[in-house]
Amino acid sequence: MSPASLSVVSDSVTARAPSKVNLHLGVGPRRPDGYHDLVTVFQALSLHDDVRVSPGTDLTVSVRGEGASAVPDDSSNLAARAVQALAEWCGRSPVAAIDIDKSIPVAGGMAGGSADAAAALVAAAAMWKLDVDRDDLSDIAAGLGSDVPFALHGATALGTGRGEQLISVLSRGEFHWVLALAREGLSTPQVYAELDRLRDNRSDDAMTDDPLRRPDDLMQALAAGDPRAVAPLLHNDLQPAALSLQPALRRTLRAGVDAGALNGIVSGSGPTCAFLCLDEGSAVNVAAELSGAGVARSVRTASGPVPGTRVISPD
Ligand SMILES: C[C@@](CO)(OP(=O)(O)O)[C@H](O)COP(=O)(O)OP(=O)(O)OC[C@H]1O[C@@H](n2ccc(N)nc2=O)[C@H](O)[C@@H]1O
Ligand SMILES: Nc1ncnc2c1ncn2[C@@H]1O[C@H](COP(=O)(O)OP(=O)(O)O)[C@@H](O)[C@H]1O
Repeated sequence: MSPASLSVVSDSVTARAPSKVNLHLGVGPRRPDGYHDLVTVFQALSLHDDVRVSPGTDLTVSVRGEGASAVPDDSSNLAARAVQALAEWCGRSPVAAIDIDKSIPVAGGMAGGSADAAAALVAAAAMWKLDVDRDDLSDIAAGLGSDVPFALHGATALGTGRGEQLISVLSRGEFHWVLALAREGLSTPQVYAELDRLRDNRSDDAMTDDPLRRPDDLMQALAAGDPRAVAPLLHNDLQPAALSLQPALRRTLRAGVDAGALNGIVSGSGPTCAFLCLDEGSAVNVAAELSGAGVARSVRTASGPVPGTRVISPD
């Protein structure tokens, strides 16, 4: 954390964290610890959650906004776990009031819980005036979930290991997306387990030659800032597993491309479908057509890359 952001502390601090889409998600075999090694390219998107942390006498959580009723409001909430982990790191008592304002779909493959954890870490660190740098925060984040370090980092990054080891990726310009939110969520562990099952059954579309190959062609297209070059290179090894669990997503993916998107992909473990569009105007048109097609609970536009988690109030 920069000294500048440490000086802007007050009673309550609000931090904003981005959602993500995996532009490339290569998944290795299941490891003995139950996780899978990944090679993934994350892009942070302009669909955000805001988390306010205030002084309290207990650890409390309130949640409002998109999908709030499906999010736990007790100590199992990832934002509460983040505050507990940070309190343990600095040896203070984990008391704070956490208010989460969600826009990121719950269990949607866009890392909403991870975003809330990252925002709670940044907000609590600022409220407590902690001298904690980004590397320490990132280590605490990795203990909370594989996607939490990227929610802190934002922008565009190559993720390896469980997805928690990050290297920044050069990306030029702005990419425009349409997001089709599904009626039902998907559980991340179940989607990974379904991929293992498909691979055990040697289903052809569940296998890739070398899942942990670095996607250099995609990274070149990102550096060139060319959505037409990026679109055909979007790839997600978890997509066959998500489609196996929610076959209706095939229709959603087709509908987005029929509506004029350059390409569509399941975001992470799904079920949100993300459509890359040529420009902002095209995204607005695709969103309108997709809304009318009745293949999604709700449709949003978003752009990326955007910065990682940051304090927005007081600023
Ligand atoms: C699939 C991805 C792609 O970015 O995101 P989502 O689609 O969930 O947002 C991530 O790998 C999700 O990361 P995250 O949601 O933080 O997962 P974690 O809490 O660390 O792990 C939840 C469970 O997912 C499985 N898991 C997760 C990460 C990984 N590299 N291998 C795994 O097998 C394990 O079963 C693990 O117990
Ligand atoms: N703050 C939070 N926001 C969203 N989900 C949370 C949160 N804390 C815990 N969860 C749980 O984590 C699960 C995964 O949610 P989420 O992170 O939104 O999805 P995904 O892993 O698909 O990106 C949800 O089913 C929810 O019960």
